[in-house]
Amino acid sequence: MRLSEGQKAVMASDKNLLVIGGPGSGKTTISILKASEIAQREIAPGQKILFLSFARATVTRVAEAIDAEKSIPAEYKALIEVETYHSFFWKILKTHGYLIGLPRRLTLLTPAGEAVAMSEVRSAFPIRSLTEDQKSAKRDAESIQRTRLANEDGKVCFDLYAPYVGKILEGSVKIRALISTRYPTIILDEFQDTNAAQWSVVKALGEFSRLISLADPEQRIYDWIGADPARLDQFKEIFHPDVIDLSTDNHRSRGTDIAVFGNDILKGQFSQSSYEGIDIATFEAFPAPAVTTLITTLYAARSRLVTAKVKDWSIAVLVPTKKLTRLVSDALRSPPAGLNGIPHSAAVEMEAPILGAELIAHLLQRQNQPNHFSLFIDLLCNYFLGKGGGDPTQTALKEASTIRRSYEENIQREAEGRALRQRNVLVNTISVYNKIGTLSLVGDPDTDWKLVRETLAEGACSRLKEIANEVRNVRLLERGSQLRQDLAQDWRENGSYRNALEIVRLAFVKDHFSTNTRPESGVVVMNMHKAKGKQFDEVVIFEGWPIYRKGQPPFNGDRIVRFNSREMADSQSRQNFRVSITRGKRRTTILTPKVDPCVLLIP
Ligand SMILES: Nc1ncnc2c1ncn2[C@@H]1O[C@H](COP(=O)(O)OP(=O)(O)OP(=O)(O)O)[C@@H](O)[C@H]1O
Repeated sequence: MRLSEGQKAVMASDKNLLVIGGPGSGKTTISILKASEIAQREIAPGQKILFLSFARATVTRVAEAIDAEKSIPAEYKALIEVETYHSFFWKILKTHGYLIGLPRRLTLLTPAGEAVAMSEVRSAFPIRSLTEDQKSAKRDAESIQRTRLANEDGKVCFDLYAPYVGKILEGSVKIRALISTRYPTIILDEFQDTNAAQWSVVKALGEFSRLISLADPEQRIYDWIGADPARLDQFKEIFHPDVIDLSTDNHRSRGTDIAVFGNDILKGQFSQSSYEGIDIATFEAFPAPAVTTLITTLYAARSRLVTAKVKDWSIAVLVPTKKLTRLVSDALRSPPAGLNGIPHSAAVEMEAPILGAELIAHLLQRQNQPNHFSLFIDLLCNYFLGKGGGDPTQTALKEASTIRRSYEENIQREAEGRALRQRNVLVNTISVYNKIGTLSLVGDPDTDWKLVRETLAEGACSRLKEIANEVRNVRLLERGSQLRQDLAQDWRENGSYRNALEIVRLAFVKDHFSTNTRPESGVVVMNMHKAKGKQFDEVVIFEGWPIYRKGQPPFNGDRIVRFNSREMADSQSRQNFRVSITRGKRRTTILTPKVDPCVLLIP
């Protein structure tokens, strides 16, 4: 690899660094080369270089990049530790949390667990159209609940990691020094998106460690959760770094105009009449034709990559909302008549699949275990309380309380020796539960899991059917996975799955922090925000379309710009769109409705 002038300047600096550059300008790459150079020259036994990133996906990509960098000897590669902020913070909390009054034993609250734990507080507020007062009261109530969970139960949710770690570091120069002794150089990826709490931590770490920040001010897409345009200046003011700008370089999609087009979207002015590597196509604004256009676009992309013999090719379908992620994933699985389905993975929200998987795990356990049925009801309620994540719907919360009430009524009637009510809402649920009790499991986790899932899917209970469907999105049980091995071992030791629920819960926690997820290949569907820091051979951006209802103005949901309105076409939406466009290495295709094309595409 021939380094650019800017990259050479990075290698030459021995101060704090602020490396600025557009998409694909080589920030991540040069930071790794820099890290290995530091590892070769400056590092003492026991020390490592820490690379901190927001998302696991980036961690995977960086780990791959390190691996691919043939010029770095293996022993130095091992000295670069790549972690997410979450996993790094969690380690500090576990060992030093007691210093700020947290219980000695801490457990982490995953987003699914948090959704369940917060649902009661959230259910006290309306779901939509909150007044400003209600919004602030809701935030306060959530914050009190989070603090209570942490301080009393030792269950810490992600939002508290950065503030608590900040508090620990600010309160103890000893710990600051300890961490810096271990990590004398710390690389901060996507620095433009650091929020206030993370910035406090960075300031504390920078007291004794050398900091290398990588940033693209125009890839700042997290303003809504606290990223601040002033952050880069604050960094310069405190750390007086060498500032190196790689901005004109583009290594990712060299030979195309993808980066140029991304920049033009940012400016709102098109400098060319066509762009190499950018296709814009329209579709008819109805579900079947829209999805058909998407699928045929994907066939074409796939055959281009296969013909070009690209190894481990990847195509990303990027969409503006979670809802559209689902819709697209379902459509690729069962496309309109005549089309072949497209194997893919989808980055759907994981709360529902995880809570559903917990329920299946519990159903793998023998029903003669103590409290088996009551725990089944708890898990079923948890599913409805937590499936909406941070935005539970009133329907789901009501469902949970209906289940709970019916269950209690049943217990009451049983205690009084009365028969269960014929029309009790749990009748079908109980019949499927009983059916599961009659299944013969064989000890092969994959077979048994599928058997339980299919029994739920085919049974008469619509709630359990829904769960069976959700759980399809869980990929922990893949061949050779740790979870499969652990379940198999449980069976070998006990002749049944005695601890399946616990094993599955642990697997999700581990999975959340694991950094050795495989690189994404094949077709993947995800929300545009999730694509940050990633790259794919081809990208297809697909948005929603106006929906017409009699007597109402067209409803324009799921658009790249909210409601596709010119007023909403602000710098955040431009930056977000540019990040998505520039994920493509060879080609980016944009699919937009013919009747009302994306406003950002109109000069
Ligand atoms: N000097 C170089 N010569 C050739 N290829 C390079 C060079 N520097 C980086 N690359 C390649 O270009 C691609 C993009 O680089 P990299 O991921 O480091 O960019 P980035 O600035 O971190 O991008 P983004 O901000 O969009 O995440 C990678 O595939 C990398 O291997």
